[in-house]
Amino acid sequence: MSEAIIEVSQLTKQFKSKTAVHKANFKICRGEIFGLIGQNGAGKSTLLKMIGGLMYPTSGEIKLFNRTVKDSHPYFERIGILIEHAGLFPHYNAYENLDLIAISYGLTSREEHINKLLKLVGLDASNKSKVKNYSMGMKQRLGIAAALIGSPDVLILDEPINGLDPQGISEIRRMILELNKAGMTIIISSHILEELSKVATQYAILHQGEVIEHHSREQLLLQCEDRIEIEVEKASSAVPILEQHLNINHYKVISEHVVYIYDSHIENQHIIKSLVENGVTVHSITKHKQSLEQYYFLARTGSEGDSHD
Ligand SMILES: Nc1ncnc2c1ncn2[C@@H]1O[C@H](COP(=O)(O)OP(=O)(O)OP(=O)(O)O)[C@@H](O)[C@H]1O
Repeated sequence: MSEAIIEVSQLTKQFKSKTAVHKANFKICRGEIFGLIGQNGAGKSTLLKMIGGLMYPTSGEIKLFNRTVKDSHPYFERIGILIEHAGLFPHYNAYENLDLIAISYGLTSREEHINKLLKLVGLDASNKSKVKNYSMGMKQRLGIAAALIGSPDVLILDEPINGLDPQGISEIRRMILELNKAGMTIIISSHILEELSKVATQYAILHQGEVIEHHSREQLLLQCEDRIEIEVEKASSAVPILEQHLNINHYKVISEHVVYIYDSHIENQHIIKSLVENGVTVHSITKHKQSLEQYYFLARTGSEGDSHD
């Protein structure tokens, strides 16, 4: 298991009577792409700003690289952050924009570093057009290059695909995956779970300021995989019958009474017949098919929505 490099405990941000983030707890390990999913106003930006050192928490703790950090701690410098729209100078070109930021970082040999970053985000270093003429996607990519100027260990991207066209979205996605492959830990927020699922390896669902669920990619996809849910008198009696009589190996015992079966090609009637004939009382059997967005809706509302077959 890789090392946790960001740990937040009971992290809270209060704006007068509004609690934007309430007692958030989670860890982010080196090399992960951590997806923060939440609707508008859920508290994503506030949470990310606190992790990036741009906002003070009201209470709670942030540990970066195993050290508890306070305001203006040098560890915040190891985090590159792009919140909402990048603060770019519209009348300068891409190179000049990055050069200004590099100067503010006190970098001396800047040219090679800037050209490398421009290449990394797919912008042409020889393009002298002013940033005000850039497409939204190009501005966003330049914003990512700006966040990478200080060669951070962690990159925070707050809703980086907002307002982008499909091509812009796929370019950002490709870049995120490439950066991660090169070793960068990335935190990315979005209100579209489907989109995050194309890149993130870990997920936290933020709802009204609270982290209500936390999953690995495998756990999340498992939640949405087609399955048959059976409720029986005793799951431990049902399992040998599923395995030996029905040849079902892809299943999960959820509780004493509930088993999920992922070999969904098997007919419900066939499962019931086999269980009953072997003395297992079956209370219910249902087929489940759930998209990621349905799952996310369910997590937020706690209601079933229209997720059943
Ligand atoms: N500086 C502030 N002063 C007062 N309230 C704030 C401030 N910043 C954020 N809030 C409130 O805190 C809540 C969380 O806002 P935040 O911007 O973190 O949410 P978000 O999930 O990033 O949503 P969005 O995608 O719309 O930005 C919102 O209700 C917002 O109005």
